[in-house]
Amino acid sequence: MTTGYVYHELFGWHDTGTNVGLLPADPAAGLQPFVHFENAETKRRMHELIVVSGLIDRLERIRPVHASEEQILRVHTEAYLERIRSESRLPKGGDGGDGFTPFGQGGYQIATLAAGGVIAAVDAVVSGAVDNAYALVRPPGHHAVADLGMGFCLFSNLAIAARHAQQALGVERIAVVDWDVHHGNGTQAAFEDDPSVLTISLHQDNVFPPNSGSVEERGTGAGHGYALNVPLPPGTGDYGYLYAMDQVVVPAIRAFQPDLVLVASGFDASAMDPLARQLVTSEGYRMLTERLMAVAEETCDGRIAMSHEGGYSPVYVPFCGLAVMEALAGAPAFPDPYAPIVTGFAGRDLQPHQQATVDRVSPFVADLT
Ligand SMILES: O=C(CCC1CCCC1)NO
Ligand SMILES: [Zn+2]
Repeated sequence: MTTGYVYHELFGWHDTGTNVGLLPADPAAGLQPFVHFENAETKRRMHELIVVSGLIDRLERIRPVHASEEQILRVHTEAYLERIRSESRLPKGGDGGDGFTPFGQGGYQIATLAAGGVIAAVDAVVSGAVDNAYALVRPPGHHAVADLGMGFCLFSNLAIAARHAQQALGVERIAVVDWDVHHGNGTQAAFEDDPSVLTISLHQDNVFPPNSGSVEERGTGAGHGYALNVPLPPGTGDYGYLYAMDQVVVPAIRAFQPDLVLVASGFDASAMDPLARQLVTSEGYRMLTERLMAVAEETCDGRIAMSHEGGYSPVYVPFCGLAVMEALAGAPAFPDPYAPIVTGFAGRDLQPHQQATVDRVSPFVADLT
């Protein structure tokens, strides 16, 4: 198995400041300055574990290039692109627009490199240079919509790469799986009315964005039925996610018969994440990846490209990310030293209320053609 890998040191220079990701420092309110939740550490530590574990020697390194304006404008508006580019020229940078998504001077260039990194991964997979690929990019993208950056996301990296695959590479049908713990609203919106792209989001129910990602959100117009949402209850662990994968994701991909599978790969559903309350372990992420690889092999010669999204535990994201990369590369598992801790959290098994949520969505698979 040949696995492509995108990472660039510049992703670590995306400056999200010290407003703790959500709340600016405010002594009167008792708010102390601290590093933003979406900071370089988790991604840099994941990269370093990939190197130190030796997995790097089994990967094909792919160089990211900056996404062009034309590529970005397939998803975003001209006005939005121009605003980000102009704020990026300011000494203190700017914000995607929701006040939670700061960037420093030069942030536009880093964000175009992130989108370009996912494009490079897709190019390598579609050309057959590699069987599958992982783009460890920053800033993330799955919340960004056409004219607004939000939820730490500036450009919709994966959606931009999907449109590139269709319009530049001739790929027709694309299945997107989003296992970041937050709803992939931006990716869903980009393809809302388009039946050529199936979007499937597994997320913790209503954690972010607010009132987003309900079971009833299924796409609009010609795209109705081509968006699936599984809003899992808090406390869902490995086998709840696996049940969603087996009952919804795999059957939907099998019915949709894509030419390419893309994954919005966040690790904030992990048992040690500060921004959500799920219980997925590194072993859970490995199993999810293996299931996806099997149905991708069955439908589109195993073509999978993954785009890094959220994940905020500096100690556990590295081991979750390594497990996914090992599965993609068919490499042996590097032991997860946190396994005794996280499996001790209980809640790993499928629970009836989690099963009930998934069972509300699985009938929608029959509507896919
Ligand atoms: O990881 C993320 C960012 C979520 C935060 C954005 C503001 C509050 C929660 N999205 O996938
Ligand atoms: Zn997230």
